[in-house]
Amino acid sequence: MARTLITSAIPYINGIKHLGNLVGSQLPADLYARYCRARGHEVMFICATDEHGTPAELAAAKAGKPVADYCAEMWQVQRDLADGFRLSFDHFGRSSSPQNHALTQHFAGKLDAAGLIDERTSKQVYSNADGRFLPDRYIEGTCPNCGFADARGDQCDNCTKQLDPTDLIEPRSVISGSTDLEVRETKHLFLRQSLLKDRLDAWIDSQDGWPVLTTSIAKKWLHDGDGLQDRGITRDLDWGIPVRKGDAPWPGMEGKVFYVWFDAPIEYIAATHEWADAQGADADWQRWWRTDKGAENVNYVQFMGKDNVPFHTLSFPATLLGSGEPWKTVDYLKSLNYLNYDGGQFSTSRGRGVFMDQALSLLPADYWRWWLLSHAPESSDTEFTWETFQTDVNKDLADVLGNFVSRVTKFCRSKFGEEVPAGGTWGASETALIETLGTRLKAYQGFMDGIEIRKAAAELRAIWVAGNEYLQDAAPWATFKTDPERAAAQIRMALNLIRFYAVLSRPFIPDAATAMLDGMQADDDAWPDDVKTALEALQPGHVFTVPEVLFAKITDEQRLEWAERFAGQRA
Ligand SMILES: Nc1ncnc2c1ncn2[C@@H]1O[C@H](COP(=O)(O)OP(=O)(O)OP(=O)(O)O)[C@@H](O)[C@H]1O
Ligand SMILES: [Zn+2]
Repeated sequence: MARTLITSAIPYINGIKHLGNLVGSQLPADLYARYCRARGHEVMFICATDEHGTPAELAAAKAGKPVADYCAEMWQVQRDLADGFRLSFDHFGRSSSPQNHALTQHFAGKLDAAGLIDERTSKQVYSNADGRFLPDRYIEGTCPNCGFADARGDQCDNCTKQLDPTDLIEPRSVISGSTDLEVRETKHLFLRQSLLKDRLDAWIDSQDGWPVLTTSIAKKWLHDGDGLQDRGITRDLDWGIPVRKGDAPWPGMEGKVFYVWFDAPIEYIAATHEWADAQGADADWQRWWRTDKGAENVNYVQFMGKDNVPFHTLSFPATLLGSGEPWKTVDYLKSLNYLNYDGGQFSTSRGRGVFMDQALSLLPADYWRWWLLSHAPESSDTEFTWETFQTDVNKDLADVLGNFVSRVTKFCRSKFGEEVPAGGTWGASETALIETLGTRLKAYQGFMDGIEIRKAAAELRAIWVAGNEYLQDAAPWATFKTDPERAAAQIRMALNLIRFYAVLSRPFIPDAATAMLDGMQADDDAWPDDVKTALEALQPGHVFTVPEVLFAKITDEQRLEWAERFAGQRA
């Protein structure tokens, strides 16, 4: 059996994610996971929250909560929203888990033993009042460039100039407001990525058919300017994974934690470990991750937005390869461009766009899933507008798919009752339909196998349309008047198409697919090998019920109201 490991970029903990985040990582990963399961693969689908670092500390402080409590609460919020969108993770972990602590410390120890870690001294701002070093974002002051009073230590939000904390006029601590700051020396660990440059370059060259977006970003970081740079992997923070060498202390690094970028991707592995621990004794996480323990035949696919590509093509592989241990590395890295919102960017910090909780309060998950996936920003950035959302959802889901299901089941109920009618035989038009669907099914599978999401959605839509056209030509409501047997054969085909559509559409619109299968009372939801056989699954006499309306149309009033409501910032 094929074994597929799928990871989605792990969402940062400091707030509810927007539709851009969703379509940039978790949603396409879920589509692929559902498809692979439907094709009979053994799947491990992993996601988690990314919990460490300064922004989490700041968000917790703003919420007036201890950071550990804040993260636990936000994990639950994100978990519930993931359920709401039907994201079918096998495990949704937390980067703050004990498993990730242990693994991150383990990797640091191995990298150190391999000579890939350097200790370097640098200067950083220390706050006497707070008794701690302050990361750049914890320092504010007046911008030397434009005079803006609340410029941050890393950048002025007013004139966008990149700054160093020492550039600020009258710098103060964000925590206490204290101006009693001084520059002190501090020691940090660096991962010597530059030593791994050629190995990483060769590793990337050995990959087959990766998206151009993925390889071009990786190559740029490898070769532009002075080439791949070493990277700091530790911070002077309280919240994070304490710096240790495996399970031994790291002399001189007391009180420091690993930098969030270092421990976040390791959480993919740790989350699988969390999964195994939650399953009980028989579950084995190593057969997914260690090529000496069963992972050599695993196909590992990652999903992420473009800004995460450098970490996943360079830094995380540097950790895995540099450890000298046989860890599984990614086989296919699916990167996505950005989804923009109505003429600008989605932004968590500015509350711009539609967020996951808000979306679900407007419409069920399938509407969003279909629109987002069928417009996935694959070859370029794309834009969400309420007009296209309304038009496409109404056309594809309500007019084509929903209408088909409703017409066929209601017509059958009124003329033949709620069972698949007997009588009549299929003729030339059915043969032609089966042939068309056979060709389209192959294309659909090809695009899904290749994770070409928009093309797969277009093919699925074409499969729905083919059924509609068949029904339109067959016109059983007219045939019935002169040749009821022929109409019975046509309706038998159409009812079987509903089951067939449900199976094929499930990765995109799982709730509607379940409603269709339930309506058809179909036990057989196996992926079709052969179209003709699949369209004979529901035999004469098989009982069904007419499903509720699958998709209501979005009205102009709704569209206008929503566009207006989401025009500003989130309160
Ligand atoms: N507008 C967008 N369109 C598509 N993907 C996005 C977009 N913004 C972020 N992503 C992706 O979403 C995933 C989760 O991102 P994360 O939680 O780290 O938020 P982020 O990148 O800080 O986004 P933001 O700055 O909007 O909060 C990442 O893979 C990231 O690349
Ligand atoms: Zn400025």
